[in-house]
Amino acid sequence: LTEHEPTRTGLSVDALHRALLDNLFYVVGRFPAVATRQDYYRALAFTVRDRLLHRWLRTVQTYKEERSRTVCYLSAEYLPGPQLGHNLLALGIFDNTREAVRRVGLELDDLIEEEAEPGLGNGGLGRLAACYLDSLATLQRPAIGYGLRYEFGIFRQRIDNGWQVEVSDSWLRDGNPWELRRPHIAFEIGLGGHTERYLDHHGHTRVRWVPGETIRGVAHDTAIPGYGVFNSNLLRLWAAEATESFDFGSFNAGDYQGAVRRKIRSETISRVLYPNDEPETGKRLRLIQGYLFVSCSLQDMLRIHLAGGEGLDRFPQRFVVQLNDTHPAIAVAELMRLLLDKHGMEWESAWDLTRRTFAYTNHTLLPEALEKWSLTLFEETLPRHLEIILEINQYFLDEVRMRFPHDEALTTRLSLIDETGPRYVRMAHLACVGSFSINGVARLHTALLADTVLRDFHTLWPERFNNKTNGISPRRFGNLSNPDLCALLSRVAGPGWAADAERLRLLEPHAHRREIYPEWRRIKLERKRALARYVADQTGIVVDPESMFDIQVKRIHEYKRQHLNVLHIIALYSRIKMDPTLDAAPRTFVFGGKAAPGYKMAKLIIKLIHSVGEVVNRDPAVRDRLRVVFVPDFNVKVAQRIYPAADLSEQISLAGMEASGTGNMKFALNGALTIGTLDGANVEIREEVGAENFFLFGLTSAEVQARKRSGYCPYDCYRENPVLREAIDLLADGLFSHGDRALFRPLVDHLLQQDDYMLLADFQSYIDCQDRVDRAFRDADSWTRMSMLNVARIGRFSSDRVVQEYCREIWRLEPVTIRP
Ligand SMILES: CCc1ccc([C@H](C)CC(=O)N[C@@H]2O[C@H](CO)[C@@H](O)[C@H](O)[C@H]2O)cc1
Repeated sequence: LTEHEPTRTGLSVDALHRALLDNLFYVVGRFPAVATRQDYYRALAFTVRDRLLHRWLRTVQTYKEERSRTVCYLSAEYLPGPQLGHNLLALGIFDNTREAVRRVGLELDDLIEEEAEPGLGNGGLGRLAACYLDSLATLQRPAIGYGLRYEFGIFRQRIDNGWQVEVSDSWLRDGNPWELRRPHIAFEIGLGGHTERYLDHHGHTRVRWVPGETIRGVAHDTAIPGYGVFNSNLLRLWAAEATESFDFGSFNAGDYQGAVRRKIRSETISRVLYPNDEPETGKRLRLIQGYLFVSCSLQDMLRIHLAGGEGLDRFPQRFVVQLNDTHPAIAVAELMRLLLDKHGMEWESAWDLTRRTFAYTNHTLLPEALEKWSLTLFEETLPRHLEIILEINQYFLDEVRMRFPHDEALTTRLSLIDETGPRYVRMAHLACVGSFSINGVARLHTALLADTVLRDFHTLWPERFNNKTNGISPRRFGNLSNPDLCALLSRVAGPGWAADAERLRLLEPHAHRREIYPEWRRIKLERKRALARYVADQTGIVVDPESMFDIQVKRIHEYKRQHLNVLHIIALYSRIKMDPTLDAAPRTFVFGGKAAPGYKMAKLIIKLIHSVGEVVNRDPAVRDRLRVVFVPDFNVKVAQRIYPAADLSEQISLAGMEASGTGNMKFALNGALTIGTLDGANVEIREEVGAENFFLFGLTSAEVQARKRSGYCPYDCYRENPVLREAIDLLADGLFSHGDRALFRPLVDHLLQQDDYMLLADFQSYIDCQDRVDRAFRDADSWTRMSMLNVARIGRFSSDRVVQEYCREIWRLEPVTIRP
């Protein structure tokens, strides 16, 4: 311990070792003889947090002094993943910490395993938000991530006899060492009640909202350190608390429940994440959840802005707010309310200010996924906001009529209010009207947005539409997930690639020289062995690391077509049974992903995967040639084990359905080859890595539209294709359900009668493509070359690239260097 090295921020092995033991004793209150791994994990977490706090406070101070322009990312979901490893990487103290932990007789990897990850999201949207916060800090851009601190995150998935069982995710049970509760940063929000007009001291008619009840939102802050820079940004999550946590009146009256009823009611608001990644209308609690974090966030921004002594008119210069899908879209009406009712601003200037503040990202084309709230629910929950929305709509439709007179149909389609049946507020429309920028998350998706669900807004404001193709954090899905591969990449492309992924191109020449092949393959095999151990541990199924690992991990949804993957497995299984001499590379099919609890067909698909696996895995005829496994509880932590171990990445959604996908990028960064349709970001990945290094199949989105328009009859495919027919019949006959023909009937009937996601239409093209994959895999050198070329050319899909685009084209955000 060098005399000048401060104990709480020293980064040397000695300093970290000293701090670890100090925190074990003084913070965790344990001594080595009795301390558990969890105790040491928490002691280490506090040790690392001390080192983060230094950077964090220096950053906040600098941004405050320089009144730095700041982007506020409003997202109902965040999937940051486990924090310990990520923070060690950002601080550059991974090796020193590994040494310090060894000194207390433990392994760093085992302590990293102890962390319960914050599962505050469902899937792609939540993880993307986390990748973007990582890149914003790494690119030294001032940013605040705002969201909700759910007490229970996405459910833990247990599999019981092939069926998904949801288990509550009490991630906060042992406390969360990475967050700081900020009791002094808290705001009250109103709910229900009524509005009343009054004359203000200038004789202007003003509106006062008299809420029926008030709730408090309290800030919980987590540091988001940049990689290789001193900047550390902020993730501020709001938790709902009662304004008055104990009602003595009821207590004295003997109504003990009553005394805490309001406390319980209030806290229920941020109790749990909605586990659906497709909206289900009408859940009042979900509307209140969105309003709570949006109102607290906007009040917090106004507090920071006014504390800087600047006038409200300069608010859009200081803050730009990104709406992560429609979940925070109420922000448009809430900012208007705050400016009008709290700050006495005139409508025009309030509206002008509002429209210069917000930008909106759309993440899904599924019409049923566009959130809408009934007017009655709005009236009873947020009466003042409904008034403001109706007023916004009036001004808006006047503008539309001005520009497109005699086109009442257009006006009706554009209206914020859906008048077709019971009246609804269209949240996507509110987001579009209130934003200066509207973007999709992949080139095809943005084009389809402008062409379909947001066509009329594109007609109105083409200049607002722009594309921002998604990206992923090379730190989380490269360095943290696959350190051996990244060591090779740093050797070949220089260590800077993790902060400048385009440097991966330096790998290209090596892809054409065989020297590096054995090491490349050894690293992949090592990750496959590690995953095989994890699979055996979790499922009891033994898989062969030498076989091709063919992996599909993502939320279970019919448009993602996990059941098309299963149809291929059934067809391959039956081919090998018919012809045991069939020359096919041994394959291990790995699945993972959660189904929304109320989504029956998705849950049946999970059962199907297990049922087919049961038969295939115990059939001696295919014993060492086919394996089917389902890895339970797919989350960021499990994902870090799976992406590095993949040979083949399954991105097989029906073209036009997957907005972008980000798993596709994570697989490619880890050297997997993709079998996929021309959907979402697959299109751009194929362009970057080269068509010859991508296994393409299936209808294009235009062909899908044409086929649907001309009347798609799935039964024709069944009748005309014997291989398909046999696969479907085996399923229908109960081969995979102990003869029970009823179990999978709903799935079989849907495929033969509707097949909304055109599995039968794409089946032949898919299995033909899988044959090409099989042949390619058996030429190890060409497969390795293609694998290396995928990594060398995937740099564009770093979240640093897309965040730089957002900063340049939407947020107009410059870097701010923080001096230690
Ligand atoms: C209201 C319930 C709900 C919750 C989440 C969502 C998300 C929009 C669903 C989602 O995660 N979409 C995914 O977003 C990713 C990041 O942009 C894309 O890569 C995926 O293609 C898209 O499905 C919709 C509705």
